[in-house]
Amino acid sequence: MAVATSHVFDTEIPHPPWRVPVLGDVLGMSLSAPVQNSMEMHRRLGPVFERRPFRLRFVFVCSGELTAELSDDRRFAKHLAPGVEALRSLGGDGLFTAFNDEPNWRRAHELLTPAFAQSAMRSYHATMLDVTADLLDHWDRRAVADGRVDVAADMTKLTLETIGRTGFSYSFSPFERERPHPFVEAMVGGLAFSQRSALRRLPVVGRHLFPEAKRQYDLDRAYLHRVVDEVVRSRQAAGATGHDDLLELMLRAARENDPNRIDDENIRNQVLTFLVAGHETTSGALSFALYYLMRNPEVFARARAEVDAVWGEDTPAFEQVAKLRYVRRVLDEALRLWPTAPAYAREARADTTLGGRYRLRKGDWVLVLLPAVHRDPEVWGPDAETFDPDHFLPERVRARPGHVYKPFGTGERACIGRQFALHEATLVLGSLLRRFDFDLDPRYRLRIAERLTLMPQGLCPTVSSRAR
Ligand code: HEM
Repeated sequence: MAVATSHVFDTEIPHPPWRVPVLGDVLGMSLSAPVQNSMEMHRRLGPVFERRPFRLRFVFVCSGELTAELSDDRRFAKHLAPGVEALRSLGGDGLFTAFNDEPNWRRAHELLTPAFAQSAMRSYHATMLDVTADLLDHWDRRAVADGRVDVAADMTKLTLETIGRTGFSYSFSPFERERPHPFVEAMVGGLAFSQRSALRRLPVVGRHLFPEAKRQYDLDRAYLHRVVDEVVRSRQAAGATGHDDLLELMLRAARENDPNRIDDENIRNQVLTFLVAGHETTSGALSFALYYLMRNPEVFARARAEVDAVWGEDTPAFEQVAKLRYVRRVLDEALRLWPTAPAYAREARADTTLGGRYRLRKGDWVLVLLPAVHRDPEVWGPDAETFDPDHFLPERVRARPGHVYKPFGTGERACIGRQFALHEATLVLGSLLRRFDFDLDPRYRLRIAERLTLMPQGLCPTVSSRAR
């Protein structure tokens, strides 16, 4: 069983003190906040530690130095951690959940990479502007009502709509709804269930755990597949449509017998993958960035001054987005403290020793716990826990060792949507800074919801039109 196999290491690794027979380290584990709970464990146990719920075994790596070593693609490769592997029942051999040796990964990677190159972002810019305008209109309306906005919910609406429209020319009409689109609810349910489902892989008892949640998950999954199949079918029926989106790229490759063409089932897997991978993480990044902007008035003022200087009153052109260097540093810093895809797994390609100390056999794997790695004082210094966009000043970036900042993963299997996310998020942050003043209750304390991704919870400031 892949989960438990990590016999990892002959070396003794620290583990929580309350290990008991059968249950292992279950006591003290959190199902609802495993990342924050593991960060707490890291503070007690150090840069490498293990947790063994029942017979499963997770080894966590929390240091910059070991993360850099794990980034060597000649020695290590992506491993599908249990929570990600569970997502295969949604995304199958789509890019995110494909095993390294599945042929469809290489084909889809070759086919889709050009659509995510920096140059391709130009073709998405107009749609991103349109969706951002929808958000601004929505917040304008909120501002003249009671002003209260739910940041995470609205950022999620925005990012899902952006990937829906740029990827598949499909609109969820998010800002016209009171409740989330059923597609969103099904997706969120699926993600939350996957996070728990590592435990369902336990021998004998596993598949009997969470029966209600499993039933709901099966319903959600069937619904998600139905919606995607409908989108694809209606496009196929229309033939060559002149659409210039990811779906068209995949369908055209099939029509034209491209060597990297992918079949209908894989197209469905990719569509679902992009809808899921392409929105939660960006939405979280935007939400954390807004939280830190609201909490740091000087940073806010500096970011806003940059937007005014670079954009003025105009609709930003494509090239003007990347010119918001300080806003980008705000995002980089938010993703440092709270990387919204908070962990990824690496497996040894052959027997090897990590950090000159931990012996791994071929196939053994470890989890890189990013919020801990990104706060390693050896790398970030004594103010590692402090939000400061100047951590990303070019000279400070140059002075740091490579491969210690990994919010988008690493190597061949790193995030294909990185440029997409950064262009979108910078554009949206710039637009919000220019248009609104924010008032966040000083009593608000950052709380973080976990469902494979991280998201601020209950972040509901009041927005008003910017005072001039
Ligand atoms: C701030 C936003 C984002 C963050 C933090 C993020 C993070 C990540 C990370 C850490 C991985 C590697 C996971 C692993 O090694 O297991 C990944 C992979 C991936 N991401 Fe993102 N992502 C973001 C936005 C996006 C967007 C906007 C898209 C699509 C439009 C996207 C699509 C993907 C895909 C398809 C993969 C799998 C790539 C492969 O294995 O070939 N992501 N992402």
